[in-house]
This record gives sequence, structure tokens and C-alpha cells, in this order.
Amino acid sequence: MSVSPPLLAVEGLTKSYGGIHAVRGVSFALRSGEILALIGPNGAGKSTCFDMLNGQNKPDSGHVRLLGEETTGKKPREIWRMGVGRTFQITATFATMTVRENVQVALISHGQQLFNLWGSAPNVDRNEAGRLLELVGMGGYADRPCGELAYGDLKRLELAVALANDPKLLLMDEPTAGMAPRERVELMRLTAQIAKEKSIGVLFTEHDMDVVFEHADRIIVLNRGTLIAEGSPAEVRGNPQVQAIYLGEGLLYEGGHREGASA
Ligand SMILES: Nc1ncnc2c1ncn2[C@@H]1O[C@H](COP(=O)(O)OP(=O)(O)OP(=O)(O)O)[C@@H](O)[C@H]1O
Repeated sequence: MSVSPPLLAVEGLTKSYGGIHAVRGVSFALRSGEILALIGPNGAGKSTCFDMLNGQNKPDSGHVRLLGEETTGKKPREIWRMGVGRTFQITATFATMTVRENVQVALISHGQQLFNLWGSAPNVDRNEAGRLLELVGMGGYADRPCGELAYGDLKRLELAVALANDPKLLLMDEPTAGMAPRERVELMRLTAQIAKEKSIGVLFTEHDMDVVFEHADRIIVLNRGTLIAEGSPAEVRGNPQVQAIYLGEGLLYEGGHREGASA
């Protein structure tokens, strides 16, 4: 009986900068529909790891596979075309375009349609853009210029833009950075709901431990480039090694002050 490969399989991923071992032999897997958080203190290697998954950085060794297909060494655009979407720490939208047009541009890009950005974009994929905006609760904002949006709304728009690619895997680098606490929980609740409905796997890094422990199905913990723990939120919270690296930050205790601490 053949076993289908996981959505994302990471094997022995390694990257050094001169004498700095940023990521050392990291391996993990992610299933469709699963929400996996990647946490660790500052300098743990989270961003380096992320950038190797989306093709922005080349590993020294190791493999990344999407549904069994090698993505290692491919360019970001090729990896995106294979079904890996991403959202950014700093929102990447066109301020002078409307909210709907921003999603249309992403849809056009996905469909590889040729167009004149300022000429015909408003007529292309209008309905699909509207549907995606409804999905993230932004239907009422469709005709507003993006530059007028509040930060939390921009993040929801960014989610709609990432979904325009119909991704199998969504990489979210600190998706709630800069948001108010209530907005953070709301954005991740929405992301988790959409991921479950559409069977999208989500890998995210996050500084807010409330968001991590509330929304992740599973957590992996990096420290100095090495994966030191992996498990359910309860398992990771109770892991003595994890507690030791976060000691003093009050991160892992129910009801403790967790705001603003480093992921
Ligand atoms: N381009 C680079 N050149 C040299 N060293 C780098 C480079 N990028 C990262 N590093 C080093 O690699 C290690 C891991 O960095 P990385 O940014 O991946 O950690 P991180 O967990 O994302 O940290 P943070 O939470 O602060 O963003 C750090 O010691 C960092 O200084």
C-alpha cells in the first residue's frame, strides 16, 4: 500500500553564514489543513528557515518537498506557482489601487493573464476578487483605495491576496505583527477557519504566544538553529527545555504576561 507524502516535508535543512550556524539539520513535516507554528527566541533561525522554504534563500544542504515534489533550489516564483502562498511581515499591497483591484492583480498573476495594469485590470476576475474579499470579511471595502485602510484591514486584504493563488501551503511570517491584541486573535481565527475549510496547510512564525497557543495545532521550537521540541501546544508548554529557553519571559505559563515577548 502506498502512503501519500505529507504536504510539506523538510529534511536536514542546514544553512551557515561564515561561522554562524543559522539552521542546523532541521526536519519536520506538515499535513494539509494543519496549522503549525514555528517559534524560538531571537536569532533562533526562524527567518532563515522560512526563506529557505519560499526560495528566497538557498540551503547549504537538506531537502524541501511539497507533496513529494522537490522545491529545494527553485526560485520564489516557481515555488509560488507550485502552490506555496505567503504573507509578509510588512504588508505588500498597492496603495493607490482599490482593495478589489489588489486582489484582481493577484488573480491575474496566478492565471498568467496578460493585461494593462491600469487599463483592463478593473474588469478581470472581478467576481472572484469579490468572493475572496467576502471570505476575509472585507466585502464592504472593495471599492476603497488601499491606502485608506487601517492596518488590521490591510492584513486581512493580504490574506485574500495570498489566497488568490489558491495555495496548498501558506507561509505566514509574523502575520499579526503590529496589530492590536484583539485583531491578532481575530486574524488568526479567520486564517485557521479558512485553512480548515480549504485544507490549506499553514506554517507561521509569531511573537505573540497567546496567538500561538490558541491557534496552532502543533508547534515546533528552534533554538540556535536546532529543532529542540515538537508537539501539541500542551506538550510544548510543558517541555522543560522550552521552558528553560523562555525562562524569565513569562511566556509559557497560563495567565502569565506574554505580550510583546519574542517568538
Ligand atoms: N544574511 C545573514 N548574514 C549573516 N548572518 C545572518 C544572516 N541572516 C541571519 N543571520 C544570523 O543567523 C542567525 C539566525 O537568524 P534568523 O534571522 O534566522 O533568526 P530568527 O529566529 O528569525 O530571529 P528573529 O526572531 O530575531 O527575527 C542569527 O545569528 C543571525 O544573526
